[in-house]
Amino acid sequence: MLRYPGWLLGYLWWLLKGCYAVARVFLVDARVLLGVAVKIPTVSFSASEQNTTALKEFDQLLRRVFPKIFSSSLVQHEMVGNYSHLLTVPGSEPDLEPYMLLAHIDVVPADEADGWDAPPFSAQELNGFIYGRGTIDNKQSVMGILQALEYLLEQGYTPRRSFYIGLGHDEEISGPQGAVNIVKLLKSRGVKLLYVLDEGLTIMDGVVDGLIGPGALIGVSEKGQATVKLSVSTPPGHSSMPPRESSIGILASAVTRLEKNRMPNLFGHGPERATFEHLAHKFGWPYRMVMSNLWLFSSLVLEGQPDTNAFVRTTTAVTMFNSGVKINVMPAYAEAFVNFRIHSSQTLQEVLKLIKSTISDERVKVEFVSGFDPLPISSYDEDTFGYQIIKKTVHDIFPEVTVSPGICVGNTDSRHYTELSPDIYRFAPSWYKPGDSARFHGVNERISIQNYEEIVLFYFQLMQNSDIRNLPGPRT
Ligand SMILES: CCCCCCCC/C=C\CCCCCCCC(=O)N[C@@H](Cc1ccccc1)C(=O)O
Ligand SMILES: [Zn+2]
Ligand SMILES: [Zn+2]
Repeated sequence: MLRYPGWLLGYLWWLLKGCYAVARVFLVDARVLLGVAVKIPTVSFSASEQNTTALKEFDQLLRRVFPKIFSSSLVQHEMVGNYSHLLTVPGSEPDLEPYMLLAHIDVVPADEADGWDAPPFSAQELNGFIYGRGTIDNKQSVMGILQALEYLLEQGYTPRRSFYIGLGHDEEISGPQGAVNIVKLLKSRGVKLLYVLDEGLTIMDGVVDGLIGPGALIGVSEKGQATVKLSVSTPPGHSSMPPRESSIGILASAVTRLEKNRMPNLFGHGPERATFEHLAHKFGWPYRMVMSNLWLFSSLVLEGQPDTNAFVRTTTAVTMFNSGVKINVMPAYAEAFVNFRIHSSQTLQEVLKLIKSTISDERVKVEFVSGFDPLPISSYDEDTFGYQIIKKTVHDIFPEVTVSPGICVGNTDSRHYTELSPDIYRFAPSWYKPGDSARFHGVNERISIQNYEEIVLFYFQLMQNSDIRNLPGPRT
């Protein structure tokens, strides 16, 4: 029998393990990783109802598929608020101000019966797309960021600039345990961040009439919110002798007034003006003429579609309506909840005042439920490190894309980070094409396999691009 010296066997074993690790990271199909993440139903139903079993399973998954990250002596890993993750990657040049990448693990509920082409937690592949809840909101970023870091660690990379990765577990219920506690922890350590990048806007392709070619919108702010409860109380009674107006009818008229009298079109008063100034040269005739007079034509071009309309005004969404107990009993009580997303140029107080004056019916009780002002506008000029590095990275990976600032129409965990950094951006390089607006929190949420690979590359490049000390100076 052949006998090999122990050291040779040891060496061969070490080599085999090394090759396996490299192959596992570099050759493993990126889509498999996203797929396994999507299959875990990390659903946030409400503040009191989260799928904690799935959140624990997700934690185990991350440790299993990213062994370099979780075994590295460089990377510090902490669980925050039980299920959120904070990773600290110290740079070799501690005088460089750190940056932070954010994403979230939780997803909104999904029901196959609503009309999905594939079960929402199956990660089934159809025509080059992975279908499933979380594929664009926001497991593509969770897995993309970690896969990029795993690649870099595999290559023996040590960043020059320190960075943090925050993965929230309750963003879909506004981040009370995850983002809020990560921020508290970082504040207690005296951390200040050069920039923060979270989910948000995307690469728009074909969604704005007349815009030639794709445009990456980097969210430099996000809208505020106001949720109000409207209620009407009337005496109950027999439905055979009804009063002229029921509580339901009075309430229905009030919500109809809110829907019919939309909040004003404020195009030009917020950062959406800069969006179109940056994109103006990409509009073809006759839109170019329209673009140069956008203040006049914004209603024509932008108000027609729900996604572009959300850019120009405070939006009004009646989201809940409850009343009635029996078909022959006049309802004593009716209530509705209305959710407003506040345009950058308005305040919460102004919107609350407008709501009351629009309803203008003393029988309708208007109660403030929750809300906050629009977020501050982060800088997007030539000297702003974060914005310019994100922009450069978009160009590195997507050379054909025009980059412009935008307003994020939804809210993100990053809104809790304002005390840590003035420069907060909301962007993930997912492609957003006609029809895709209905996939966010809707049916048939999906991502193309190619896009997921682009996302991994984007974060891989961003981590390296962020390592420069200063932006290159102006050309002379
Ligand atoms: C040229 C104009 C084009 C405009 C296009 C607009 C395109 C929109 C593209 C992407 C959609 C953005 C989604 C942003 C992420 C939103 C994440 C989210 O859903 N957050 C929740 C958070 C929340 C807040 C408060 C209570 C509960 C949850 C949300 O906003 O509802
Ligand atoms: Zn999200
Ligand atoms: Zn969401």
